[in-house]
Amino acid sequence: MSVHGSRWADPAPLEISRPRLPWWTLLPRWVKYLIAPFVFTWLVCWLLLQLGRVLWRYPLTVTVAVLVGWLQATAGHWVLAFTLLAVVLVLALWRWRHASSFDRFVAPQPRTEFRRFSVYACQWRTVMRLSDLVKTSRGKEYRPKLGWVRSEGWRDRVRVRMVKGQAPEQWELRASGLAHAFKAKSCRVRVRKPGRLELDLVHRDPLVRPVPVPALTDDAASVDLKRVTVGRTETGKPWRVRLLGTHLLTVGVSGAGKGSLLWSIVWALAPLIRSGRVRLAGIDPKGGMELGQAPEVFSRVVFDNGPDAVALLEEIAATVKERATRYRGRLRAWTPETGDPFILLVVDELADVIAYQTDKGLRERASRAVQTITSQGRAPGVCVLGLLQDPRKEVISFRHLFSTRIAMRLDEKAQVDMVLGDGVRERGATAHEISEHTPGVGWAKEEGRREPFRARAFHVTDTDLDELVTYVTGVPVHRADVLAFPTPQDGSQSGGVAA
Ligand SMILES: Nc1ncnc2c1ncn2[C@@H]1O[C@H](COP(=O)(O)OP(=O)(O)OP(=O)(O)O)[C@@H](O)[C@H]1O
Repeated sequence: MSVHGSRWADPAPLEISRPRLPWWTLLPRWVKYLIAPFVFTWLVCWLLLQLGRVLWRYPLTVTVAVLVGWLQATAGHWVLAFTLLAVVLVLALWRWRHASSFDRFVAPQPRTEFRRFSVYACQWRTVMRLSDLVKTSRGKEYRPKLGWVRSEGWRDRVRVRMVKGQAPEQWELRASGLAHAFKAKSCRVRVRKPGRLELDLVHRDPLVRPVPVPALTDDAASVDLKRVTVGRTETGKPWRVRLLGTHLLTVGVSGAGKGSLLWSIVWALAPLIRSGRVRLAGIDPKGGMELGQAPEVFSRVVFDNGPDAVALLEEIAATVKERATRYRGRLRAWTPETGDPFILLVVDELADVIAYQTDKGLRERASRAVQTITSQGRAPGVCVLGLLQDPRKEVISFRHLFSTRIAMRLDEKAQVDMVLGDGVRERGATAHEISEHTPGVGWAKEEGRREPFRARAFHVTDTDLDELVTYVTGVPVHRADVLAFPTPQDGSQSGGVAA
């Protein structure tokens, strides 16, 4: 268009976008009337579902809120105040008089509901976005769903439904960030079923206190070689290891508490050792520093890594072969009914026998014998318990022959993978982070079980070992008393004279 011959230009073009109305407002009125009942029903169902979800997730909060409202409405605020005071007093008394049952029956539910709301529900969206665990497609955000939560005091178990297309490994990579975001010490990722995970957000270590050994039992029938109790897991359950049909490798730095696992096993087997149904053989290249504490419970024990140790290994390897020949066609595996004792071979500092031995001939013979026993000994009733400090391949190339592996405190991350297998550290088995103040704590990985677990072996003291020897041999043990160094009578500072 032109005004007085010139072209007209709009001085201020409208730059706002047209308001977008929801599509249903454009429907004809009669269609709206037609679909209104369906929309209303859907809305009611949705509201009921939301209400159900709140009830399901916060049953205690909802119940208390309803009761408080009802009391207030029917009996007035004085009755309400007195009732609340009475409930608080009863609970406080319960907590004071019987903390363990209070912690078991009362505390978990309110704690769970409080933490679910204040820690997880409130921050879930933000944490998921900042941790890169949401996905966006065609402008729509797909977020992992927060499911069931259970707060157990020392850890929170949080179930998660992953976004489609996500893998547990993505969560494992972000575990440390999630732990920090939710103010936990560590976060472990477990796969529950396809698409579903469970996060363990750990706040404190339930294994800080040593676990005392249980009383020795006279009932040999109660000892099951498939479930020998050697300590407690972090969930408070007994730590049971399988000896029949498996071999155990325990790796840890010096002072990690490997000895406590060894003695916990011997302690649990004591009734069978006494009755002769289990026979212990031991090799301790440290000159008896470990097995020399109770040599009486072993039927054969060698305190070096020389020819005697190799001869013992070869003898047991020959027994394995002989039993296998004898059982062939008759039995698939050892049972007590065979009349043969179950043999537990304990090798402390396994590396000294199969790797650090300077005599090449002895080293190779020892290594061959141990490999024979570990590869063929399961069925004929022979189990090897190997204790080791260095898990490198150059030291032990046949780690895979030990189907139960326990990583106690280790120096390096890489060693965790060497002991427990690839990927187990990412699932939370951080053996390199075990505190030096908790000897006896370790991560165990059993064959056929995807998830590792953390546990602490019993603390077997010198007095317990004396009791063990007395129990097995029937002869009371008297350790030499350690006398205090005599103090000078005249109060002089000069050194004493050796007696
Ligand atoms: N389960 C346990 N609970 C409490 N204390 C423990 C436990 N196990 C071991 N300890 C303590 O830790 C210290 C080291 O334990 P231990 O000698 O068994 O370690 P280790 O791994 O066998 O070391 P090394 O390889 O040098 O023999 C000991 O003083 C012991 O009393």
